[in-house]
Amino acid sequence: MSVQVTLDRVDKAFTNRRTGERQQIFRDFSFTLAPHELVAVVGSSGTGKTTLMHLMAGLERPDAGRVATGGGVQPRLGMVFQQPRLLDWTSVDTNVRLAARAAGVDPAEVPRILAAVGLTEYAQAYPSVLSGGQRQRVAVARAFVVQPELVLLDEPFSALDELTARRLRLLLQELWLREPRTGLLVTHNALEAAFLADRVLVLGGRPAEVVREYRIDRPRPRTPEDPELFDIHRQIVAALA
Ligand SMILES: Nc1ncnc2c1ncn2[C@@H]1O[C@H](COP(=O)(O)OP(=O)(O)OP(=O)(O)O)[C@@H](O)[C@H]1O
Repeated sequence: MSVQVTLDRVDKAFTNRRTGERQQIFRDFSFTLAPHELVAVVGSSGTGKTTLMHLMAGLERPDAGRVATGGGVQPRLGMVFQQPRLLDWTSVDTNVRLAARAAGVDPAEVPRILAAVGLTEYAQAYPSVLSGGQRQRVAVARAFVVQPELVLLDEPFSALDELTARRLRLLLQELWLREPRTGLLVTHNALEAAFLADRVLVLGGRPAEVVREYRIDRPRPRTPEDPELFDIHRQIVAALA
């Protein structure tokens, strides 16, 4: 249950709302996300990382070229954003249950995923009583309960303190080890990229191109203290500079 996503010679431009100028974000851009591969995309602000994610999700259409998913049908998506975007008027359980229902997933999956993210005892709690890290765990549960074929993570831990972010990275690794999926992670954190991904792309320039690419062959489970990962992270930071 995983999918391949290919961007084939994609062009994408936006009109700058303030200046009216046309900004060519991608020109003739090709990239393949292989089944079960987790690719992290880093790069300076405004390069086009989120646009790349939106193209993959089908939320933006290319001006030219093609975005193809294996099988030709829209894959089942799980998305996690910087902010958890929960429904504050209802419980953790219902937040996750509604996502499951919308995707036609058996509600019996809900307790299972809440256990996997460590929130069983908070199932009946409302988001307002949860910590930032717990709220983001709900967001992760909501994304994974649908059994996503494609997981899109847009700076998922960047609003959290470092210790909480670290715990959530370990949780994400656990979920991936249980069931590897195809995923794209947009992040500004080079160590997070090296720790979680199979491949890290450094995106730069306008139109954007892949200025460096790192294949991360470290076996899983990984630890953030792994000196080799730290070394790769330093190389990524240098490529970003
Ligand atoms: N819907 C849109 N309409 C107009 N311009 C847009 C739109 N979406 C993105 N842009 C512009 O395209 C460029 C790339 O945006 P994008 O959000 O993909 O960059 P990013 O690399 O994710 O940046 P950041 O790291 O700051 O989130 C930016 O200049 C942005 O203002």
